[in-house]
Amino acid sequence: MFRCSVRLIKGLTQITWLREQPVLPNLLYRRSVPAAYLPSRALRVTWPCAEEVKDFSLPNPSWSQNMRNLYNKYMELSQQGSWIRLPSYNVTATHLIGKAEQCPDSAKPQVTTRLFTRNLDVEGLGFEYVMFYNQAELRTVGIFQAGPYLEGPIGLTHGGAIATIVDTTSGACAICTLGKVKTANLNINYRSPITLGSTVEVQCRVDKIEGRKIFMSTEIRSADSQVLHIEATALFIQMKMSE
Ligand SMILES: CCCCCCCC/C=C\CCCCCCCC(=O)SCCNC(=O)CCNC(=O)[C@H](O)C(C)(C)COP(=O)(O)OP(=O)(O)OC[C@H]1O[C@@H](n2cnc3c(N)ncnc32)[C@H](O)[C@@H]1OP(=O)(O)O
Repeated sequence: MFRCSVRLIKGLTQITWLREQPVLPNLLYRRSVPAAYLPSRALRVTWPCAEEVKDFSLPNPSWSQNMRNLYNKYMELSQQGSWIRLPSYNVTATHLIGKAEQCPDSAKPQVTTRLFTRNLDVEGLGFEYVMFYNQAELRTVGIFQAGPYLEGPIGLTHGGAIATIVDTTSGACAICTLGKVKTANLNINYRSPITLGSTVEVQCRVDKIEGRKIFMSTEIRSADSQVLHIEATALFIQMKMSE
């Protein structure tokens, strides 16, 4: 139990400093976002309610060297303060608590639901990814390794799996910028296929914010940046106060 707790604490050191900020919403929302658009409830980063909560965005043995290299690059940038690694759990409610100050029973992971991208128990078969957020630039980077269970055409990644990663990475950027959102629109141009097993870099940025609407654009490139795989845009709508 002690070792488990140590691991969790280490995994969450990236976000611990969030707790130390005087006003969390000010940290999470860029100054240019008008206050009227911000939810009254603070978006909270959760730390373990249950000791066995696992952070899926930490390296595991299935990660390729390319995946590790990109991870190390953004971890170094995180240490300089420009990026923050986003923890990743297999239940949505574990990421966000909107209603209570303390970790209530209702926010504890429910065994009956699983986050779609984290629904396999064996490492490396499905979505392997880690995301980083840059608050100053309103950008996220996702490092994504497509596992063999994401097959579409023979040997290539399914377009729906790619759409999921675009939705997830740009959605995370929208959430970190504006609070809880839903996807209203997703447009994807598939420029070149992503080979199963390969590692790609997903670059998302906020284009503009209009009221509750946040417009995002995304590019996916090969790990060496030489090949353009995907260009996409997305519209997310900030959830209403009552939701
Ligand atoms: C440090 C912090 C750490 C945080 C850690 C974060 C870690 C992140 C963790 C994990 C990341 C996971 C990320 C996942 C992301 C995935 C998200 C999903 O998959 S969501 C499921 C799929 N989407 C749906 O099911 C929506 C279904 N549709 C609806 O519910 C509604 O239609 C909705 C919400 C989209 C809009 O409904 P309304 O009633 O709230 O709002 P109305 O008034 O209709 O629209 C508001 C404005 O938006 C425009 N609008 C709405 N839909 C539009 C559309 N499709 N195209 C263009 N404009 C649209 C409207 O014209 C209106 O614009 P005008 O204000 O008048 O200018």
